[in-house]
Amino acid sequence: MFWKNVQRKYALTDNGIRNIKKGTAWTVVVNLIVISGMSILYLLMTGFMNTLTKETPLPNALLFTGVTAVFLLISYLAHLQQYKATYGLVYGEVKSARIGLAERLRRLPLGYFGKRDLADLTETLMGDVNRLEHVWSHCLSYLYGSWISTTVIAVGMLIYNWKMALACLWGVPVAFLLLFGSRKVHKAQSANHKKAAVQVADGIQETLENIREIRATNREERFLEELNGKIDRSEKVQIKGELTIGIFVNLAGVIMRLGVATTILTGTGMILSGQIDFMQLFMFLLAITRIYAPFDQALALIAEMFVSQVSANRLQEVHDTPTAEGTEVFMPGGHDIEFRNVSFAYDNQEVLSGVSFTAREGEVTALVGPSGSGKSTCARLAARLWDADRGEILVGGVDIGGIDPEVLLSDYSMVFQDVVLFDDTVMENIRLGKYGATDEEVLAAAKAANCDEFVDKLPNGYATPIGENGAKLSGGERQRISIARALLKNAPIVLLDEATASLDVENETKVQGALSRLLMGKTVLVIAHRMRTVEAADKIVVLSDGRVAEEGSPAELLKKEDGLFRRMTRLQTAGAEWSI
Ligand SMILES: Nc1ncnc2c1ncn2[C@@H]1O[C@H](COP(=O)(O)OP(=O)(O)OP(=O)(O)O)[C@@H](O)[C@H]1O
Repeated sequence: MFWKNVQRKYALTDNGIRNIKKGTAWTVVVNLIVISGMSILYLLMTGFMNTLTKETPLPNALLFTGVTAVFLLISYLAHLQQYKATYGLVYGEVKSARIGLAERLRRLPLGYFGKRDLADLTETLMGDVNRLEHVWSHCLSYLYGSWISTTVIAVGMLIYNWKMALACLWGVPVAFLLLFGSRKVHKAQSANHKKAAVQVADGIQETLENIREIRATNREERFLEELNGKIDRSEKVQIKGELTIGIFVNLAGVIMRLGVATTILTGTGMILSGQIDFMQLFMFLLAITRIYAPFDQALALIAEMFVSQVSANRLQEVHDTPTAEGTEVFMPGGHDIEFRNVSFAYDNQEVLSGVSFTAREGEVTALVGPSGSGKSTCARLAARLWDADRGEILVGGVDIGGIDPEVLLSDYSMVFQDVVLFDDTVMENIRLGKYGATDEEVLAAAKAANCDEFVDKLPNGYATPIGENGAKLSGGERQRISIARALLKNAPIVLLDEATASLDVENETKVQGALSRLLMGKTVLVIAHRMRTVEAADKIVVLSDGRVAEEGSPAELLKKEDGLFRRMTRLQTAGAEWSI
């Protein structure tokens, strides 16, 4: 139960908590060995005292040297085991924590990422895990081990001489109580600091991402001022937090050390009243130096544990968020996509209400409607990137809400407006469409998507790296890579969100040719803003304010006198004439 709590509280893996237990056991062994070493010193001192006072022979030098050598060897071996069980194993734990987090993030529904921004998540993966690394390696085993060994030693001392034991040890619980009492202050300050640090990271990321817009609108100075303000605030909060911790840790250290004074006072009184002799006082003084040593360090560690609690909670929050689960068996009867009375809200704001329509296999179904009417949301729900709040979405008669997202997505090709590219070569970016595709397959898909035209001009052709998120490519070039990926994947369901919007007319015509080959016989859901794109669709679903307003073939909808589709087509045609 105790260890289960520790595991949860400090976001440890099963392996991690096993290592903490091992580290604790070795810390107990090390502390007991070190304190037993004091008895060698005590016996040596007693020998010398006897020589001085009772004229007995000097202690046997060879014997003491031998015993000391054996003690040092045992002590070295125990320290080595302790090191391995704490510092040595923690790197594996850090690796597992990061991989576990990344794996968890991969399986979380997209809605989660809308609530936590990228800088915040990066801080959890890097900063929070780093902070916990120190707690996992330096604090937990060390602290628990020291508590156990001190309890054992304290019991021995109490049995031996309870008055002297109390005089030695009273400071330890008082110092820890003081620190535990101040726990809330440290946690609150740590939470403030985390918030300020995330704001700084956010500010830097926003400035870098929007550098073009910032320059274009002459707002560089204002952005830098805001960023400086955030950095100053973060610094102030950090200094305040460290100062408070410093005050409490030092105060606790001073209280603990008052035990030396009370030991000397009580011991002197007891020597004078004949209850103990000088050597017994000497032994207690030796013992407290060894008892205080691990706790000196532990006081600083315990403060760090309180502060790290904020990081642990942030990690645990990611692990506690439910992932999009489902069965890995997906055997649909065809690939019709059917929306049945689907409703969906972002943060309690309903954007789809009772949407029902069917996109048939072998047909192109176009979703049209004013901006914000819910077209992209429908496409996301159709691929289970988000889960519907009410209603059902079926593919070939199977409710996709019960299918593992990864299995489901293997049946989808998607070309969205915001193309995601990786800092790799053109070749590898296209190969992402189909795991293990040969170079020939990749090149054929690239050619069909009209990539040759711009790739030929790159210094190393398809082997040219394209920079972070394809920074070295134009919007149209990025979109052609995305289309090539979809061609390569050749999945039975194709989702297109204005797939050719960034292409010029010449390229659009060429890519449309490739797209029509890709779309042949598939279930195609197209989101279109330009009516020209949907002229050739088999079916059009018109969305308005998150509801289906009209449905039918383009010809049918154009005939509707006061229909929304007819009005939108007219407006766009008029707009096109004006712009010419
Ligand atoms: N991640 C999100 N979080 C919160 N609200 C969102 C999110 N994405 C979209 N919305 C809101 O949901 C509504 C529907 O958005 P959606 O992108 O589906 O519309 P759309 O018809 O595709 O718009 P457009 O034609 O402008 O691309 C809009 O009001 C939008 O502001």
